[in-house]
Amino acid sequence: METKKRRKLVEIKSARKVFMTGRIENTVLKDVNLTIYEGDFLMILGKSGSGKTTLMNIIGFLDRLTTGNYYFLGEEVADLAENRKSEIRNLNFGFIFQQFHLINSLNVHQNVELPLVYSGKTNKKERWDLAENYLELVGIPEKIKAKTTELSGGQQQRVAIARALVNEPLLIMADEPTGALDSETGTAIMELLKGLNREGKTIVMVTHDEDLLQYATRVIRMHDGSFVEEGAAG
Ligand SMILES: Nc1ncnc2c1ncn2[C@@H]1O[C@H](COP(=O)(O)OP(=O)(O)OP(=O)(O)O)[C@@H](O)[C@H]1O
Repeated sequence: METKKRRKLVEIKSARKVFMTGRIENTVLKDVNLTIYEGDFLMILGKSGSGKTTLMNIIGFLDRLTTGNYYFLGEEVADLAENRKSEIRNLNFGFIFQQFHLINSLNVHQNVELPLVYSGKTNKKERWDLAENYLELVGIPEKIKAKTTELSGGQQQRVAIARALVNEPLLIMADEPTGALDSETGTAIMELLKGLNREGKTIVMVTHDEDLLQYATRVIRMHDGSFVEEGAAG
């Protein structure tokens, strides 16, 4: 009930996504309806090939629907020009991946400040201070000048989370963020994400791991292009 008062960030209605392989149609999303509210920690579960990444890509403006509607903050995404879409994506989405996707030729600070460079923040000192703040938030301020290759997997994921947060996006999109980590490090990363969610960050996460459901406030289980929502502990 409480969710009704919160801002609707994402509203997807009667969505279908069809991939064509030669002449063969593969309907990956079938009549999907989904609303994401500010403050949700939404977990999307499903077997390999069930369409989780496709749904994440659509939510994050990296792919488009075949039919149906996607409204972001009430605006129909299909009506937006490509440069406006890139702008909205850069400002409103922070992405976290299983393999971290850090740029190894840049040091930790340079990786974290990258979204600020893209969004045109020209003041170097401001970028440094913001990167420092977010590295502190994720627990590794002392690594600010380190090379990414000198870090453990957990530390690299913390850098990636700082990078995802630095622009203060409305949504954090996490695709199997603990998939490449041992279970203890994975738990630390989940606790970090849960803490961010408690402070109000909206998180959408894809996982195979049933044990992670405890961190979610909403759970969606995908099966054969459709999904069911079930209650969550979080
Ligand atoms: N660009 C594409 N072109 C054609 N088919 C695609 C494309 N992307 C995904 N698919 C197909 O869509 C289906 C769903 O893929 P998707 O990657 O969304 O699944 P998933 O649930 O994320 O799987 P995994 O857990 O293995 O990452 C698969 O059958 C896949 O082959």
